[in-house]
Amino acid sequence: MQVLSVASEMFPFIKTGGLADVTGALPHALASHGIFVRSMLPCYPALKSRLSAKSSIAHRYNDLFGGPASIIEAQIEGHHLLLLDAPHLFERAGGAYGDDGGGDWADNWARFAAFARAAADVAAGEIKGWKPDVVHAHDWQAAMTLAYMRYDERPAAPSVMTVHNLAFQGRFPAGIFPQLKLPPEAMAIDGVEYFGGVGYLKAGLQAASVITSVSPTYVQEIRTPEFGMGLDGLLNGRENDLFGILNGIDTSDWDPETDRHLAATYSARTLQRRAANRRVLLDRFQLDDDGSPLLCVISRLTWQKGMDILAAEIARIVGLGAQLAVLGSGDSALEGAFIAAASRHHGRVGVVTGYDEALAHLLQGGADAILIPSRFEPCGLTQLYGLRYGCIPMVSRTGGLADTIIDANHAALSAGVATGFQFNPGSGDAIVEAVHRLIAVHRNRSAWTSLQRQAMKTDVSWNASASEYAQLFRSLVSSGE
Ligand SMILES: Nc1ncnc2c1ncn2[C@@H]1O[C@H](COP(=O)(O)OP(=O)(O)O[C@H]2O[C@H](CO)[C@@H](O)[C@H](O)[C@H]2O)[C@@H](O)[C@H]1O
Repeated sequence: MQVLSVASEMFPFIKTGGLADVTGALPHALASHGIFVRSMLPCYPALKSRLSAKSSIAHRYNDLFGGPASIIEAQIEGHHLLLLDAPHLFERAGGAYGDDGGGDWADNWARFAAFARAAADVAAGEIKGWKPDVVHAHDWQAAMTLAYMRYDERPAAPSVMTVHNLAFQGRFPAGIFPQLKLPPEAMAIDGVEYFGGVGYLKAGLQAASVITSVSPTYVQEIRTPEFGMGLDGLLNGRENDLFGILNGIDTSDWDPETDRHLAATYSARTLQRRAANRRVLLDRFQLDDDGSPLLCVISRLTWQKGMDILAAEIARIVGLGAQLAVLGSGDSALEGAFIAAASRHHGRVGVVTGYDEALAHLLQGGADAILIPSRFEPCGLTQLYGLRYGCIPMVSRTGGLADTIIDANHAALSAGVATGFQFNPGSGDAIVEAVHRLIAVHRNRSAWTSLQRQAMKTDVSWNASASEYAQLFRSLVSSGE
């Protein structure tokens, strides 16, 4: 079976968050289920510089949203890529979605409509010798692919719309509609219209054969007004087509036994070797070397991730005797709050702002625990990396965090099944209480080591979930959706 994956980011080529980890890992995981994936991405400068003589132009446009463009076929690092090369839209300095200052590009509506238009052309068979059986679109940046397919005269393949985060919806003013070159009837409540404007994710959710999101609990949550972000009505209307498939992780890239970013590799049997990684961290984050429990954060510093709640509790956490190492970037006010806390609590709190993949690995390999106090979390990947590295996840009980961590309450600890700590989302007191519980277990070396070993036993691979995607794809093809 042939699948076209459409997404705006993909590890190791371009990554701003968890979406890239998933789109980068899923193709290999699906290969063992007999599913061959081609991944369509915008040809950002980071990708263009990696094209070799072997890449070839598969399709050309004289004018795609204001300039010439082409679809390039390339194989890089074992991935089969289809790259939309549209220099007027994607060849610019800055990030995938905006300039270096963090502002979104004003023409994002055109960039991702063009990308979707081209993906829909691939879906319709415009590339010689290849036509997908299923189209798999990820998040709002790819969602319009399914709208273009829906309003196309050419027959459409069945499609899956995966929501990695319902908070990002791609909403634009109604004035862009004529430039999308969709038929007039598409500007309707069951089409692309959304609260008087155009909604890209909404359009994809409406057009998809089936909808998935990245954990069973989040799929239930987004059907409520509290988490549905205005789309709960639509999602409830499609309840029979809505599935929760938990994310896995790439267990070869994230493997404490072979990780090249670690000062010392280790396994569940050689946990004492983590001490070497911890020493590097203490040095890097300028923390005292006194054996205190070392908590880390690897996150976008945003409201979703509960970082404002955490920032307000730092004095109490430090007061309990823990240390905190924060790696993150995001809201400048939150960055400032963590930097200020580091200078107030010298030797107890350290902060590195920015994005650093290698340091993220080192934190998982050397810190005692990873703190994830999200207000909502579709799946979450850092707790899965934490499980694999024996870096105990401390998570709020929401979305995929609730689905993947077994709380170290008394019963779970004595039964030997606990893998982390859960607490109620949205509460500073709840975070502090969880740190308190963690410190009590951390003091008992054998209980702590058992907790780490149990965490490391959890199957966080893609095995089970890739099989669920494979079944879903096959069911769509066999039902002729
Ligand atoms: N400063 C930094 N330096 C280095 N690495 C950093 C970093 N900040 C974050 N990261 C990395 O970025 C990824 C973030 O993963 P999350 O699961 O938190 O995803 P995110 O919220 O971006 O995406 C959404 O999509 C994913 C995928 O479906 C869902 O798991 C999630 O719940 C949803 O919100 C991890 O690989 C993490 O290590």
